[in-house]
Formats: sequence, structure tokens, C-alpha cells
Amino acid sequence: MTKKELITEIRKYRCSDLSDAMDALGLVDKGTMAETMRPIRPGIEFKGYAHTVKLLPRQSAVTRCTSVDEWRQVLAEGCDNIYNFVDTVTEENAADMVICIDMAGVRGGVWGSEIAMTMMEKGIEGAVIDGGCRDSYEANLENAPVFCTKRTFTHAYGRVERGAIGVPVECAGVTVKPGDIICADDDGVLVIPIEYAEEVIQYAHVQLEDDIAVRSQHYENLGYEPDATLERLKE
Ligand SMILES: O=C([O-])CC(=O)C(=O)O
Ligand SMILES: [Mg+2]
Repeated sequence: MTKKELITEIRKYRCSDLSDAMDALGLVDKGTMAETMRPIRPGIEFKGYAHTVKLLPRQSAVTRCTSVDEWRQVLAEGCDNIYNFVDTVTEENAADMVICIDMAGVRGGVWGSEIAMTMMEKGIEGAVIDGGCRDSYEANLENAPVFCTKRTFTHAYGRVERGAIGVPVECAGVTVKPGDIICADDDGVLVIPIEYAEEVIQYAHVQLEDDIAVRSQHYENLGYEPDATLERLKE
């Protein structure tokens, strides 16, 4: 399967089907991020390949600014340091990409309503942040595809500094390697190590097929109109 075929196939399944498939392979809870990793609103679903970013707790003291011009400059320098990963995402490589950020347990709204749109314009699938999202109200109005462990008004400045890009990271209890498959829906975030992906699909297919058969009967019994959740395997 090509990467495109693989991710197209994975997108048919709910995180629950994919998680059951991991169970079948003996990987119980191995890719399950902590329940503190939540979508910023209901209904966000995406799947894509991990582009990893590791941020570290800031080591140096922050500047006590004495003018707004100085603050502008200090903040710009801080952002250049922290947000160096932004330029590694381009319109050419952003398709099917999920940014996965490890903030080393530090508070700080690295994802705000501005960077969310910068990344949406580039074409990423979504962002999964073990750390903070801020400007949440606006990010929701923008339909930004974001999962995070913290909602906060604080900035990343003063709290974190750059670590590494494209290395294995610890994200909400799971080690994520660049290129692993990140699956996010209302239930949470599941990471499928790339080496298991094709096998996971075989088991997930059976789980979803059986579920659709049983739930279709319930829909009929209850007089419900069939909806898109019963069509996932037809897409
Ligand atoms: O400005 C920043 O660095 C973070 C932020 O608030 C945004 O992206 O909206
Ligand atoms: Mg902002």
C-alpha cells in the first residue's frame, strides 16, 4: 500500500475499531494517549502521519522589559526560537500531516488562533499537543483541528524553548515516532506505530463491519433514518 492508500483506508475506521485491532495484536493500550488529551470541541476527527516537535522547559531567565519596543523584540526573538518548526511544514509536505508536540509537561499555549490558521493554510490534517492551546474560542470558530492536554491563556514564550524536530517524542504517555499514524476523534487519540498499520486495518475492518451490521438493525428497530456512521465502509 502507498502512504496515501494506507491513510485513506485508516480514515474509514473509528478510533474504537483501531484500538480493538491493536488489542487483537496484543498491543493493549500501547498507543492510547492519556484521557487528558481532548479535542477543543466535539466532532473533530482526523488521521495522519506524525510530524514531531519536542519543546523543552526554558532554561534562561526572562527579560524584564522596560519599553513596549523592547517587549516586541524580546517576544519576536522568543517566538523565532520556539516556532522554528513552522517553516518545516510547507504546502508541499503538509498533506496528511499531524503535528505532534511534546511540551515536556510545561504550560504554555503554543497553539493559538493565529498559528492554527497558518497551519490550516499550509494544509495540515491536525495538531495533537501535549501542552497548551490558547485563544480557544477563536480556534473553535476557525474550525481548527486541535487536540491538547491543557487549555490556557498563557503564551509559550517564557515557558518553553526549542528542543528537536522529527525525533521520537513523548506525547500524553505514548512514544510517537515521526511517521507513525495519529488517529484522533471524540474518544481521544490513538497512535498506531507505522509497522503495525496494515495488520491493524485487517482487524479494524471486521470490528467496524460487525458494528455496522448490528447498529443498522437497531436503527431499523427504533425507526431511525440511516446516517453517515453506517456508511463509513462505503466511502
Ligand atoms: O502568537 C503566538 O505565538 C501564539 C498565539 O497566540 C497564536 O498563535 O494565536
Ligand atoms: Mg493568539
